[in-house]
Amino acid sequence: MANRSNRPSALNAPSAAAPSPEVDISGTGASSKVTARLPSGESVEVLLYGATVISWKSDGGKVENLWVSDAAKLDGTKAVRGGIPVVFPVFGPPPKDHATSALPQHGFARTSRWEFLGKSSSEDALDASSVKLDFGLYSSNLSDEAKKAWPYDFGLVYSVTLSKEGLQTVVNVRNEGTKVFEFQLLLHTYLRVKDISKTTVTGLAGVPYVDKVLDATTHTQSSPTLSITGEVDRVYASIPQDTTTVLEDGKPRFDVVRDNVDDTVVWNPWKEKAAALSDFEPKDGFQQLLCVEVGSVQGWQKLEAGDGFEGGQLIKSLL
Ligand SMILES: O=P(O)(O)OC[C@H]1O[C@H](O)[C@H](O)[C@@H](O)[C@@H]1O
Repeated sequence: MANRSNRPSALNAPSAAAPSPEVDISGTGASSKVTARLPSGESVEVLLYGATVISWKSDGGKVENLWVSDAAKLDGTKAVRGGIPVVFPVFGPPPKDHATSALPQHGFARTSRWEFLGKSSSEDALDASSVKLDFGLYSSNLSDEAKKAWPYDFGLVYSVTLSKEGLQTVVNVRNEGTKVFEFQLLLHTYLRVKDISKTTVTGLAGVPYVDKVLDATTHTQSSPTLSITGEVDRVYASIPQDTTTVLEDGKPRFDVVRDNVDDTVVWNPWKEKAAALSDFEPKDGFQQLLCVEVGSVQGWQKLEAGDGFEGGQLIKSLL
């Protein structure tokens, strides 16, 4: 006779479990990475070195949206050429006579090992469509060299949220010391495009920019559309509209939506610069990438002791 008491009652029976996002940690040392995958197939990979997003696949996992060089170092020996390196606390070569002046180009965040702080995703069926990964970098984790070059107590929490809608990457900066500090912040996103000659950018009309290729002075973009026909390295500042759109063949491909940061750099190294970068492969890879880098790089963000700042982006793949 069947023992009825061993049977799960209707009340305790597991309901058809909603599939939830999977999160794995793989690799060792500087090559450790965190991978998250939604039940619908979208995925993101984040290297702990630099908390660098090195892959973001949308559309059920079928479309890779980020460009990463075939020669990129993924072993912690050099900032990753591609993906989304985090630039902090200085953008570009540091100015002389500033607290960041002893730091390397783009600061130390992209070359430091971050901690994985964990994931949050609701087990709720309604929310199985997103997963948030948090990464931390604190002054106590820095190399002695970086600590000496920038002797402030800070905490960075970088949140990478993957959803069907897109990829959100937001940095929270806290001044955990007693001294005021100034910083710049930028998310150096290498977007993968099909063909740079058919790629255009909108959302920057009427915005002043520093043209680092031409003459390092300020110009204003008069045309509504920017076409990329050669090396481009422009720092657009104080952009009134939140969204910059990348189009392929005139059709929107990515929306890059700024969140509490006002500036955007548009960069493509083109043939000669790509040839000169040892970690840039294939050499004609510049035809498949466009960097659209949101941040706060015009002037400095100032943080009083105990204060915080948060800024970042949402990138939507529009295929
Ligand atoms: O070679 P990296 O240090 O990674 O910098 C790559 C590029 O970053 C930004 O886009 C700057 O505006 C460029 O001037 C610089 O060349």
